[in-house]
Formats: sequence, structure tokens, C-alpha cells
Amino acid sequence: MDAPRTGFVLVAAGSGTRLGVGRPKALVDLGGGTLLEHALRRLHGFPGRLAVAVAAPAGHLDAARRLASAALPAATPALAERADARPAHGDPDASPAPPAADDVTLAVVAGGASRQSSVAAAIDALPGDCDVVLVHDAARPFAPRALAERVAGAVRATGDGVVPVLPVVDTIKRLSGDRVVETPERSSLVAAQTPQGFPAPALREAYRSATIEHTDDAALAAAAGLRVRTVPGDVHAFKITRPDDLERASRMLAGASEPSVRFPGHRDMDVAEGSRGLEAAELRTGIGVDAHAFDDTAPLHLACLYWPGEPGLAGHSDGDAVAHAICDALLAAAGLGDIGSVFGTDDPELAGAGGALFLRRTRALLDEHGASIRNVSVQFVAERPRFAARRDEARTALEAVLEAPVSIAATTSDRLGFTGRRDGLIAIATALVAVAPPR
Ligand SMILES: Nc1ccn([C@@H]2O[C@H](COP(=O)(O)OP(=O)(O)OP(=O)(O)O)[C@@H](O)[C@H]2O)c(=O)n1
Ligand SMILES: C[C@](O)(CO)[C@H](O)COP(=O)(O)O
Repeated sequence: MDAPRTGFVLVAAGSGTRLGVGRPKALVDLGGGTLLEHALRRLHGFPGRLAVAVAAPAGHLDAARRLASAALPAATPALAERADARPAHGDPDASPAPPAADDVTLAVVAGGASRQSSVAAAIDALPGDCDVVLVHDAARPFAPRALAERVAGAVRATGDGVVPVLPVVDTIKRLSGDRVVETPERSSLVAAQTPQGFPAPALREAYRSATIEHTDDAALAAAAGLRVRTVPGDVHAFKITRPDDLERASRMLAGASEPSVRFPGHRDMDVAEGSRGLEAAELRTGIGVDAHAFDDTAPLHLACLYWPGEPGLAGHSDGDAVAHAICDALLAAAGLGDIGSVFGTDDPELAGAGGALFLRRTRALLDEHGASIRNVSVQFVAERPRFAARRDEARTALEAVLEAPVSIAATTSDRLGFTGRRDGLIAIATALVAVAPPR
């Protein structure tokens, strides 16, 4: 029997009004490929059989077919209508291993006037033997393949709809005009990403029965009665909506984060130096360590998560040693001092402050100095809390604040020392930061 086939709907028919480049957004060129191509290249190596359906702008079908065929080189020719393939580019994230021939089919159809009608048109172009359908925005071209695999896996494991989400890091306000009428409780709010996944028959039925426009597929599926659950999203799956999102994507591809990079004791680079200067950006590492004693009377906040039922950490702030160690590592890498010298205990806003506040302020300080975060790695040493089950959640929470890749791990000290006695917890972080080269 054939392995299950995953349907992959890529909606790429939007006009990109908010981006404002006068061309459909999915056809905008960025670092060696259009957004459409970047999104499809992420599928290389996707396990099992795959049926891809692209909803493209009606006036650009030929171009979309050509680009999609080249980006999915193993797509079956009958459906792919292949034409002059473009060469692969140097995108480090795109896996070089293409899927095996026969395992991928491609259809490119005209999208509609709304995202929803574009999804509907592409679903209709999928073959009938898909068990799961993933729906993805071409406007999120760097969503990694692992995210699509995570979503598809969760759909197959549960039979529910699955949406990848990131925690909301800002305080959210509900408005009437410009007047604030409510501050909703943030802990139950998340930001939805794509790809969103569904059992194929349920999604087809939900789209057939939809009577109003929804902003995402999960909302449409839920309105049709399908249960929808979440999995951790990925910071790289950000949506390119406005010009600054495109700049962010372009910097990410160039391998550095700021067009103008300043560092104490180093020269300024201007925008005109552009990618040439960025290629030359110097990488600096930093290390940070933070320890806090346990306080049985306090709630535990660690790695920007709340840990109900666990003893908390003593401190002037909320004691989030993981966040504090990361701040120190970032400040050290950027040559900007340390958490003690930057954030005084006399600042009333910091009394009881959460780790996210320290991380946000640290990131803003690095931004001000033109230093860009490349990645962070952090490990904490403690007998409690048990960490493994919340690793993804912790990584996602930290990545959402830092907008950079984070690895997080935990270990015990084999009952040795203060961590072994359960007196407290210690966190050690390293950070890699890009700064301008010396003059
Ligand atoms: N009629 C539409 C509208 C949107 N989309 C797709 O839906 C995704 C998310 O939409 P958004 O980011 O809002 O894209 P645009 O509609 O192009 O942007 P804008 O609202 O600024 O015009 C994008 O990949 C877009 O191409 C689509 O296929 N068909
Ligand atoms: C589907 C989506 O990407 C989920 O966040 C989003 O709703 C689409 O963006 P739009 O601007 O509402 O079309």
C-alpha cells in the first residue's frame, strides 16, 4: 500500500498591498529567489508523498508555474508543466536533498479575491488521496520544514486541526476608537502562524460549508465544528506583511541583522555598504551565568514560562535565572556591560519584573548599538522543575522575545552542591552576536 500523501496548499495570490512594491507579494525577489520559491524550497526532504497546490495571482500563472516547478524539481512533469528551471541559490536553510521523483506532484491554479477563496481553489486542485492537508502562506517563506512536519504529525496523531502558535509578548488592548476598553489576560492569547494542518476530508467539508470570511483556516475549521489544537510555532515562520518585514527577511538571508551596524570602538557602516558590509560583520560570543535560591512562597517563573506547583526563585525581579543569564551573555557579546550595570535594582519597573522584560530591553539595547543576535544557547542546572515536557514551549517563548534561534537544555548536578541540595538553581548561557568589523 502507498504511504499516506500530504496535501500542501500554498496561498500566493495576494496583492501585497501593505508591502506596497507594486507586484504580487509572492513574486517579490529576495536573496536569490521569490517568496514563492523560498516557501517551496523549504519542502525539500519532506518525508513521504506530497501533493503541492499553489494558488497564484491570476495574471501571473505562467511565471508562478515556472518558479514553482523549478523550486520543486522532483514534481511530476504532467502536473508541474516544467519550464526553464532556475538554479538553486545559496539559502542555507533549504535542504539540498530534493524529494524522490514520483513522490511530489504540483498543480498551480488561479487564486481568488480573498485568501479564503484562494485556499478553496487550491484544495480543489489536490488529488483525492491526501489524508492530511497543510495550508501555508507564501508570505511566510522561511517556515522550516520541521514545522510542517510537526503540524502534519500532530494532525495524524490526534485527528484534530492543528495550528502553530507563538506566545504573545506584548500586552494586548481592546479598543473602541482610540479608547482602551479592555486588557485581555495575555496568558491565554497566542499568535497563529502557518502551515496549519487538518484531516483532508474535514477541511474539504469545512471549506464547502463556510458562509463567512475567516482570517485563517483554523478559524474556518473551528466554525465548521472541527476541534483545533496548537503546537509550538517557529520564529522563522514570521509573515512578511510590511516593508520592515521584508528588510528583516533580507537581513536574515544576508546572515546579519542590521543595515547599519555600530559597535563601541568600531566604525559605523552605512546602508550603502549594504550586503558587502554585512558579509564582513564580525561575530562575537558572550557568556552569562545567573543563580537564584529557591523560595517556597513564590511562584516559579523560568525561561519566560510560569511553572505552577513548583517552588519559585528569590530575587528583586521574578528570579528568572534563564532569562537573566541570556541577558548577560548578550550584553557580554555586544560589549555592553552586564545585567547589573545596565539594569539597576533602583529601577521601580524592575521590582518583580518578568524575564521577558529584561530580554526585551536587552534586545532593544543591542538594536540601538547595531548588534544583531545570531543565536543563544542556555542550560540550567537544577533537580526541579522537570524540564523535558516543556522544552519546546520554553524555546518558543524565548525565541518570540529575542526573534532569534534559541536552544535550551536542563541537567542536574547529580545531587552535588547547592543545586543538588535543591537550595537553588543556576543557568549558564552563551550568545553569538554580529557586530561591525574593526576599522
Ligand atoms: N486573495 C488572496 C489574498 C491573500 N492570499 C495569500 O494569503 C497569504 C496571507 O495574506 P497577506 O499576508 O495578507 O497577503 P496579501 O493579501 O498579499 O497582503 P495585503 O493584505 O497587504 O494585500 C499570502 O501568502 C497571500 O499571498 C491569497 O492567496 N489570495
Ligand atoms: C493565516 C494567517 O497567516 C495566520 O496568522 C493570517 O491570518 C493571514 O494574514 P491576513 O493578513 O489576515 O491575510
